[in-house]
Amino acid sequence: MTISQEVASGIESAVAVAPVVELEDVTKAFGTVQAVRGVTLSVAPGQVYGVLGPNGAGKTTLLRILLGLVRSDRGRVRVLGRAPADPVALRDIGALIESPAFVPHLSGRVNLRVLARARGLPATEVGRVLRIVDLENAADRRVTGYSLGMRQRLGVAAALLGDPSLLILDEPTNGLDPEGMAAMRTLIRDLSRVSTVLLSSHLLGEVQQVCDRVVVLDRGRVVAEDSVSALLAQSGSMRVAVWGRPLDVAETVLKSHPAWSGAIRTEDAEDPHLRLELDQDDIPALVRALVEAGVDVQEVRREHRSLEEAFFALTTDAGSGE
Ligand SMILES: Nc1ncnc2c1ncn2[C@@H]1O[C@H](COP(=O)(O)OP(=O)(O)OP(=O)(O)O)[C@@H](O)[C@H]1O
Repeated sequence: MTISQEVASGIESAVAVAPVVELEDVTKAFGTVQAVRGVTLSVAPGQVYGVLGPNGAGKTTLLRILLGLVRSDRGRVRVLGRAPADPVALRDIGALIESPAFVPHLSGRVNLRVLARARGLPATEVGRVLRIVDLENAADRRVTGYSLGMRQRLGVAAALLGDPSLLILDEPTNGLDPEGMAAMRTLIRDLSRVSTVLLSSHLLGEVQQVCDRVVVLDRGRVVAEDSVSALLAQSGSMRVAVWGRPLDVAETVLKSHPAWSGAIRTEDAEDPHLRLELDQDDIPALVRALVEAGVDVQEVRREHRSLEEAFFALTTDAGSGE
C-alpha cells in the first residue's frame, strides 16, 4: 500500500466509525432540578440505541438537547459531527418527540405533503414514507379517525421525510397496544438498516428486543452504558432452578453452603425443585457438591434475568448511595 493509499484508507475507516452522536459530560438543570448530570455516551452508525430510564430520568431532556431544543449548561454535544441545531445536521435528522402534532381534519397524506413542502421536499417523498410505515391504505383518511398506533406511524413517517441518516424517537411505543408495539418494533428494526435510530423508552422489554446498545439513566445520571447482551451478562447474579433426588438432601447441601444458602424449595407439589441465585457461573461446583452428597441431579436450569431485572438492580443500586 502506498502512503497515500494508507492515508486514504485511514480516513475512510475514521469516517466509517465516526459516532453519529457524541455527548461528553453533558449537564442540564431546570432551576433546582438536575435533569441531566454529566452524561457521556456515543452512538455508532447503524445502531438502534436505547435511552432507558424511569419517569423523570432525563430521557426527553437528553433528546431535546441533541435537537437543539434545549441548551445544555455544560459539556460537549456533537450530532452528525456538528453542534446541535446546526442547520446542516438538522436536515439529516428526523425526530418524533412526544405526541406528533397533525391537523386532525386533514388526511395523513395531506399532513405529510404540507410538511414536505415546507421543507422543500418533492411530493414523491410522501408516497415513499407512507409505504415504509405501511399507512398507504389509510393515507387519505382524516387523521382524526386514526388509532394511536396509526398516529405514531404517521409521526415516524413525518420523521422519515428527507431520508435522514439519524432518527430520534421519544417513546415511540408509548400508549400502543401489543399489536401496535410489535408493528413499531418491526418498523424500527427495518429503519435501522438505513438509519441510525436513537430511541427513548421506559419499557424495558421493548428495548431489550429492539436495541443493540443502551444507556440507562437514573435521575439524570448514567448508571450503565453498554450493549444489551453485555448489560444482561454483567448484571450480577443469575437465577438457577435445580431438580434432584432426594430433594431434602439437595436442599440441606445447598443451604449449608454460604454462597447458596438462599436456596428455596418451590411450593409447587407437582414439580418440586429448588431455586437460588448464583453470584457467578458456579453451576459445575454446585452440581459436584450435590453429587458428592449422593443426590441424583436430574436437571439444572439457568434462567437469564431480563433487562427489566438488570435495570431495576442498576437503578436501585444507584439510588442506595444517595
Ligand atoms: N422545561 C422544563 N422545566 C422544568 N423542569 C423540567 C423541564 N423539562 C424537564 N424537567 C424536569 O427534568 C427532569 C427530567 O425530565 P425528562 O422529561 O427529561 O425525563 P424523562 O426521563 O423523559 O421522563 P418521562 O419518561 O416521564 O418523560 C424531570 O424532573 C422534569 O420534571
